[in-house]
Amino acid sequence: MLDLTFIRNHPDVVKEAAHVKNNSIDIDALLALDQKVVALQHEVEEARAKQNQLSKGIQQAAREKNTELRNDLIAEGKKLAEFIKANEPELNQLTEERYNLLLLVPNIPDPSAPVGKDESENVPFKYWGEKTEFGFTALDHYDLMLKHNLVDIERAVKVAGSRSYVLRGEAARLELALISFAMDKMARKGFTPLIVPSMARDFSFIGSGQFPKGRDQVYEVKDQDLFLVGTAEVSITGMYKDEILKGDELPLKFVGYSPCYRQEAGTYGKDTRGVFRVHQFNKVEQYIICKADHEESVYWFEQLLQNAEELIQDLELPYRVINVCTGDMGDGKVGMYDIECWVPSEGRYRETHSCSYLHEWQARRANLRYRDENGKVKFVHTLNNTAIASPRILIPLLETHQQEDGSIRIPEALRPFMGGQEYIGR
Ligand SMILES: Nc1ncnc2c1ncn2[C@@H]1O[C@H](COS(=O)(=O)NC(=O)[C@@H](N)CO)[C@@H](O)[C@H]1O
Repeated sequence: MLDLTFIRNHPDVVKEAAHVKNNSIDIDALLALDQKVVALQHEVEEARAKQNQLSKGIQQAAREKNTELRNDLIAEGKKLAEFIKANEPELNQLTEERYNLLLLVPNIPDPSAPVGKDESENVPFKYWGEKTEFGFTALDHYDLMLKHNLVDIERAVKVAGSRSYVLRGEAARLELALISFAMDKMARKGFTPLIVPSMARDFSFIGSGQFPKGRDQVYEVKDQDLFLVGTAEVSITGMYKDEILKGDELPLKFVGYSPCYRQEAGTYGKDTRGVFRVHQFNKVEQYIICKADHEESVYWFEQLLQNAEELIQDLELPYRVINVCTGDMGDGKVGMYDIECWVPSEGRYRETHSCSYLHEWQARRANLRYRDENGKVKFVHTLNNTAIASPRILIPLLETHQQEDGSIRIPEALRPFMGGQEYIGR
């Protein structure tokens, strides 16, 4: 959410942001509604102020035994009370309407973000590692998993329906190893490990920006104010709601693990082979809460990216980093980098990480604040990036490290988390 004063003073900037983000919000309609709210609020507050003066006048008239004046003042007070009673419901309703429109206003993208309409206009700007060339016929991730009995999709579909899977044997151990490997590395970088709820109340989803627009992607717990999170980002965003952090406590650096649940609405028929796009997966999430300073946010934006790059380099996976364009980054982002790992069987890079900075857009929605060095209470800035998301990362991992004999080499960095095992299938 943006500051209403900013929208009032810079409507064209906000309209341009909405335009480049394919966001159809009508800023003129929002501002017209805002004017109605402000005017009505003023009238109701004026009436209230007059009521206070009147009650003093009534007491004064009573003390002076001036019955006529007292009765006139009481009559006037009654008229004011009727005015307030008649207008307060409308004021509340218009205020609610304005709030719901404010939730749809996008953040202002940084000038460094490419302007584009969709992912085809994202800009790759960094490549690492040689695209894997095999001197033999290589298998794709699903055939490799079947070969080594690492997955059971049929029985998972029996249990949970489409886009579900059972990880078996070393794949199950690999996923846990990847989670520990990521948590361990991030903890050593001073990020506080968290294992957070993967069910959260709706204010966390409003705070992160998942609601109202992305509600169709979220599973709901029947008859309770509880929803399954699609990322630990949602749970962490809600943790500090309504608190006022001390400036010297910032930045808060978290590495949060949670199961993630996504309806994947609208992706019917996309990525249906194997485990690329599933309804439930596990993710280790980097999350930063920092002071409201653009340079500070940009610093952490680069740091979160670098952390993820280090993890992928440790896994010895070729990848590229793309600067996500305005039309693909979504409402809340100021800037967004995706990391895409090379998938040999597809002969292309596929997204495995997504890194964003949002200034105070989430903080305003979730009411996350801090007291700065001058004692001024401000909204914080928030950022997030994937550390590891599995089983998707298993796809480049298994494919890239497959050997001619069909076995799969486990990267050095993972072996300590796999009991020292060096290969799968040897
Ligand atoms: N349906 C899915 N199935 C498997 N993996 C997924 C799915 N959706 C997302 N992921 C993984 O989770 C990563 C982060 O998801 S994201 O929506 O892009 N971004 C976030 O959730 C942010 N909180 C940063 O992690 C993706 O890059 C991908 O690796």
